[in-house]
Amino acid sequence: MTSLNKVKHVVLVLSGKGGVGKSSVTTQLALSLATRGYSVGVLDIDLTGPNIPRMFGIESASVLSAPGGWIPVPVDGGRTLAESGGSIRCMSLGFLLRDRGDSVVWRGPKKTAMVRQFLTDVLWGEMDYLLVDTPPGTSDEHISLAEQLRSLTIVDGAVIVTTPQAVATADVRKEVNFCKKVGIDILGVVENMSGFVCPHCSECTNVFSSGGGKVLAEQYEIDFFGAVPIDPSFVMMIEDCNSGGETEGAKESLLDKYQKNALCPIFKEIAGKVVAKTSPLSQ
Ligand SMILES: Nc1ncnc2c1ncn2[C@@H]1O[C@H](COP(=O)(O)OP(=O)(O)OP(=O)(O)O)[C@@H](O)[C@H]1O
Ligand code: SF4
Repeated sequence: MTSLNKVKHVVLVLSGKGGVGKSSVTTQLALSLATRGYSVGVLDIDLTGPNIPRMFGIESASVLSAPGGWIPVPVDGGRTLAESGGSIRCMSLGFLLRDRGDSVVWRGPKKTAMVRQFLTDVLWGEMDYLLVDTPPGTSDEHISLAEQLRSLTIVDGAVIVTTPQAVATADVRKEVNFCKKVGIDILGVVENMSGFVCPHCSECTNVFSSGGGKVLAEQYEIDFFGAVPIDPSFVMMIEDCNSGGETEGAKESLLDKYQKNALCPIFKEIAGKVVAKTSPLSQ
């Protein structure tokens, strides 16, 4: 019996290299699944840069301990979306670091032990989806992580995040091979930072060549989940959430705010594809 026993679906979010927007994609996938009525957990095991608390505006939250393990931190103070009934809870090393500016430079065994503790000692309870934000790359550490996770639960599959520039490199190929090697299905590919949404007129301009993610998905016979443009209003929304609730906007819940964001409809579709791939009968 592990703390993951009552979690219906486990989805990994992977990227071949850092900074492609893996944490942003994890965050928006969680928000979109919650707006569809699912209870969602986000496990941030990117120990070198645990961004998830900031993404959800819960950086100053403390993790409480109970006899069986850690209690994940609720987003929006545990408020569920009135209409959908969805909710989000998070666990990240970021909550446990005293100085949030610290980058964690732990070596092999200590890192492995921490990841294992994160996988076994968090009291998720009943949950529809657990999204796991992994460190970027495909090192031995990742193989060990995938093996640990698979020994504890059934992993539905992985969402691979890339950018228009990265699709031209070997990064995504490495990620596809990694999934094959560790026996994790690829649910689909998301091409992030594909174009730029003008903050003035909301027009989307393709700054780099577009369509690479789709071509790549066809080449590897994997599903293309969608192209997500760079939207400065998404970054502003996150900053607003972390501003301590002083501005008028910060009083609104993150879930409510996100529903007004230009990226929300794109991620609702992506979330729909994840749901279809993980529970085809529910569609
Ligand atoms: N589509 C987008 N529109 C606007 N900003 C974005 C988008 N995607 C990512 N960002 C921003 O780019 C920065 C890097 O994104 P993020 O932290 O999600 O990347 P990552 O791949 O998880 O990075 P790391 O490798 O450090 O874990 C963040 O400030 C994030 O808010
Ligand atoms: S997209 Fe339109 S509003 Fe935005 S910068 Fe270009 S011309 Fe100006």
